[in-house]
Amino acid sequence: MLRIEQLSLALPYYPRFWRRRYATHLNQLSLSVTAGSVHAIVGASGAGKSLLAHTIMGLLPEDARSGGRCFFKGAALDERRKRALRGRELALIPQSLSALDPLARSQRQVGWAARRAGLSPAGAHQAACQALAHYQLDERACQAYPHELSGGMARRVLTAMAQVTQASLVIADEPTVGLDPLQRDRVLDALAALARQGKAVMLITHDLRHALSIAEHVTVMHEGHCVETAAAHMFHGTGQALQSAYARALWQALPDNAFTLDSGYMKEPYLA
Ligand SMILES: Nc1ncnc2c1ncn2[C@@H]1O[C@H](COP(=O)(O)OP(=O)(O)OP(=O)(O)O)[C@@H](O)[C@H]1O
Repeated sequence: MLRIEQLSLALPYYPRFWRRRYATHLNQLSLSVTAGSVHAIVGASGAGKSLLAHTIMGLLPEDARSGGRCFFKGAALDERRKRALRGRELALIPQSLSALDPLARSQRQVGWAARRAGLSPAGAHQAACQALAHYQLDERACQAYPHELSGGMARRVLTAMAQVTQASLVIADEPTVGLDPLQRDRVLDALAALARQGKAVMLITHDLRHALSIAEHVTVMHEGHCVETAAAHMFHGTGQALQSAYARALWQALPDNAFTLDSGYMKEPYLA
């Protein structure tokens, strides 16, 4: 469904206000997300996970410099096609809650997402009500403005917006942050259900445990590099099946893994 080849990205920064330099944030990254599966992207804060999502969606600043190639459903995914497919075939559950329109009630925003996906006004209203109910948002939350919602409620509204788009590729950027365990499981179940319906789901998360609970494949990122892509079943035992020391370290760092970390692991040349 989605194939990324040798993706690189550099963004400008200004060491002096008149001087522009570029910093590389994604480096020769390749991965594929197949229809009917969940592909997780894990890595530390600042690894470039959200930038990867924004690159796929075509949401980069105009002065960004990117390289490499992206294919969606077999055809090249250039900036023009990204714009045309965004909100229809490509959906993003953004990490930032500020993606919600501060002047629109929850139900209206989810309805807009459904309308953009091509539903009739009545169909969009029905789809919005169903999606919001699915995430246990009651009438008060449906009629609330973003500033009247808790962080977890706002995140569920964003998830409902992605759900009503009927997109073939859903990218969920930290969709479970700020959710209680029940709501978190509900969101993860909903993403797994989207995959069962044949959609390609990219789950971006800090939490390897959440990733492994629903993903078939996991890509581990570190400082803009793809360190390793492994099938979820490779994360077992001591992690001996994993190729990179960094992926092994993430696995071994899970609290209920009874491993003591080898203090030397971070010094290994895991990016080689
Ligand atoms: N618009 C931007 N302009 C310049 N640099 C940016 C921009 N957005 C992100 N960055 C930088 O790119 C790097 C990767 O950021 P990104 O948000 O993709 O990380 P992340 O892996 O998603 O982290 P987190 O898990 O904390 O969300 C960071 O160093 C960040 O400062």
